[in-house]
Amino acid sequence: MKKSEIMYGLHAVESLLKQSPERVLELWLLQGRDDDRLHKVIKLAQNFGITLQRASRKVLDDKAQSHQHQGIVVRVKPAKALIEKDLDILLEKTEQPFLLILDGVTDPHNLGACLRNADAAGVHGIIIPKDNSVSITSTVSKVACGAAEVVPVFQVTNLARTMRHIQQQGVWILGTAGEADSDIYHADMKGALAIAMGAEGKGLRRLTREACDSLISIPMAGTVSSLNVSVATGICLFEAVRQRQAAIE
Ligand SMILES: C[S@@+](CC[C@H](N)C(=O)[O-])C[C@H]1O[C@@H](n2cnc3c(N)ncnc32)[C@H](O)[C@@H]1O
Repeated sequence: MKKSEIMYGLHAVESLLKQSPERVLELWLLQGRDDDRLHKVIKLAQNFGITLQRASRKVLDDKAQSHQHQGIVVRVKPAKALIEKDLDILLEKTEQPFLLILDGVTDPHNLGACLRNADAAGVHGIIIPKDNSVSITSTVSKVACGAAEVVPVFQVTNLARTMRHIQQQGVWILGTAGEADSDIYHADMKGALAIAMGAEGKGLRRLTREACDSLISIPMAGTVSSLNVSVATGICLFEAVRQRQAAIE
């Protein structure tokens, strides 16, 4: 495990400072940048006694390995990785778990966008395979706009086995695939639920697909055969939110 990693971007750093300020080792701000959005973050950092260092754009670009840092870069202790036993704890304490399974998403922008959607939809946790998947990199955190610091991401060794395990705990798993006969508007998404999304190129792997209780599709009216995985995730999650809210009203 790395001793430290880099994160950047206003939302991501603000969320980090709110959730886990103890992880911050160093914080650099762009020389000359001084506005309200940055002030909020500066105040938070100062409240936790974090020393602020000013640096040139070139230094920040180099540290972030990106131009997308919005004038703020931090070096942090890596977050504790969440694994199968942490998922068990979540299931024990959550009455109607609402989970997202991402079967091997490899593009950090897609994972970041899925995290952002998951946070907005009130998902309790995301399950990803340890291998064949991008992990929470600085790009993922930046794109997730703060969601990577709040939505628990469980990295599991054997995804199909974990799916069977959560099914035994009463979680119904809906896999998503464009060719499924049933569509999201006719699926029951209330109760303990996990929605499984496939990877960018190949979709759900065979074993993941077989481990699902049922497969559902998003109806496609046009000529393209599939949606981007993060867009499809947002659509499925918010249909579930709609049904779950209707059930309690
Ligand atoms: C880019 S698609 C993968 C396309 C892949 N060629 C396939 O055949 O599944 C990535 C993921 O987004 C979701 N997705 C995209 N379009 C969908 C649709 N129309 N219905 C259901 N899920 C969809 C699925 O989870 C899919 O595995």
